[in-house]
Amino acid sequence: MSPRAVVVGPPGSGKTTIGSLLASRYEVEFRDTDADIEASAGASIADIFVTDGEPHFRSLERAAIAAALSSHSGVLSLGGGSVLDPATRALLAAERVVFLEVSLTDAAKRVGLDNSRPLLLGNVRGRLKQLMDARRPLYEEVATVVVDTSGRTPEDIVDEIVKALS
Ligand SMILES: Nc1ncnc2c1ncn2[C@@H]1O[C@H](COP(=O)(O)OP(=O)(O)O)[C@@H](O)[C@H]1O
Ligand SMILES: O=C(O)C1=C[C@@H](OP(=O)(O)O)[C@@H](O)[C@H](O)C1
Ligand SMILES: [Mg+2]
Repeated sequence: MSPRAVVVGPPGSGKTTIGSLLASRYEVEFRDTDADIEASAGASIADIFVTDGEPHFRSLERAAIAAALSSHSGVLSLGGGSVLDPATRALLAAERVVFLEVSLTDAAKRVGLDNSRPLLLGNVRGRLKQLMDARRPLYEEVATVVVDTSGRTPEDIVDEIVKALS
């Protein structure tokens, strides 16, 4: 079993929001691996980072993605750092992957003062730029379609994804 679509991109690109709307449009179930990780760990992502550190989070993330790819047939949104793992990128090579692009300005506005993303704490714009620059080639490597979300409404973005995947 494979998801109908897998959504990747940097924090603030709208993976969780757009993935959920896309699932409603297709009338399929939505899953987000960050929510899966929080449910099975019984702790928030922020707490997992503080208590166990990023390497532990990444290993939970790798396992959550592998499990979801083999069991979920709806739309699946991943966390922004999921593409850092080579084994995950290898699994994604067989999937329909939507890369949501976003400008630094829009991403920074969208994540705002939300402190649930531990990697962005302290200097949101600077950390986002660093992550986006380093990960861009990895998102591009796994993408089947690339959709720019900057300055666009979620509905408009979902329309483009549906067209691109049809
Ligand atoms: N196209 C968009 N335009 C404006 N705001 C958006 C858009 N997509 C998402 N958002 C908002 O940006 C914030 C982050 O979105 P989210 O879906 O959590 O991103 P991600 O999962 O990629 O980090 C949320 O508050 C969401 O409502
Ligand atoms: O970019 C990252 O490394 C992360 C992004 C987050 O997900 P979103 O991209 O949905 O915010 C979450 O998985 C965790 O805080 C780490
Ligand atoms: Mg998300």
